[in-house]
Amino acid sequence: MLTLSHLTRRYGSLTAVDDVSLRLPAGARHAVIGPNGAGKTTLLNLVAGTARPDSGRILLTPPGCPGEGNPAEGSGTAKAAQAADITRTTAARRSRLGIARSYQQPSVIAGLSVLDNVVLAAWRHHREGRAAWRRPSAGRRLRETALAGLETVGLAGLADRQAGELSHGQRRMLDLAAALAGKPRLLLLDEPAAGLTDRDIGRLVTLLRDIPTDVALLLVEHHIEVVTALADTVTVLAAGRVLVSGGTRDALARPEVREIYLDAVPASAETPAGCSAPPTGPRG
Ligand SMILES: Nc1ncnc2c1ncn2[C@@H]1O[C@H](COP(=O)(O)OP(=O)(O)OP(=O)(O)O)[C@@H](O)[C@H]1O
Repeated sequence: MLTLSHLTRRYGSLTAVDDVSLRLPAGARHAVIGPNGAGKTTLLNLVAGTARPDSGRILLTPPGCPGEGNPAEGSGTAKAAQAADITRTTAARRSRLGIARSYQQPSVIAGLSVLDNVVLAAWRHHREGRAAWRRPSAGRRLRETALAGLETVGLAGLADRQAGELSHGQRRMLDLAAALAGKPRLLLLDEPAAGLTDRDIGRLVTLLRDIPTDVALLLVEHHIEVVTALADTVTVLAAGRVLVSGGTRDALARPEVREIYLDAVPASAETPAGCSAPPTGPRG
């Protein structure tokens, strides 16, 4: 569904993302990992449209297009021919095309209720949402959908509280509910486990595992146990370049990945058995 082709982004003399290519099939569970400053967030920004590449292209296949699906099902050329070039498309338009994101710091509107945060997110994304200002029935449906989203993330009981009163972990869940309210096809997650307790990380992993496979996940994460629990495939970035890309277990076992990134991670943290192991930070 998403093809990144030779993306490069420079900040002055620094090349933050350097000739990165990547293909995500619909429903992908893909993680981007790497040391601090490797270019992971910049790559997410390029996909979300909040940063523009200096060179390279971003292609998004429309939903239901025959080219969308497992790369094994068709040739890359056929897929690319059906895809829209969104390289210069604004972030707002990309969001309407189904690309949603969560940030390192959960972005909630502190002065609104928990429910209204999700209603607002849904309203921004959907035609029915915009009509809800005029049609009370549409507004009711929007609130019901938002409440269902809060139930999914375990916040329904706090729907009427001000978002500013929530803990960091609860804000993270609210941020996710808001991102999912737009019914995205691709969810970009920037360090969703950052700052969470072990218990909250376990909840987060359960929640993300339950996201339907018609939503692709592109995850940046430092907690390797979260990566192994969620991602089938992984790209390891180092100094903006792709060091390794492939199946998660194989990629994490590669000596060059261990050398630059994983030496500090105990073997127990790399098993995909959920999140019982303590959060583990790699070498930064
Ligand atoms: N807006 C910017 N202006 C200048 N330099 C930037 C900007 N954004 C990122 N950089 C630089 O680009 C490089 C990559 O940054 P980026 O945040 O993408 O790395 P990262 O892998 O996400 O790091 P971390 O794991 O610490 O979040 C870093 O050297 C960073 O300082």
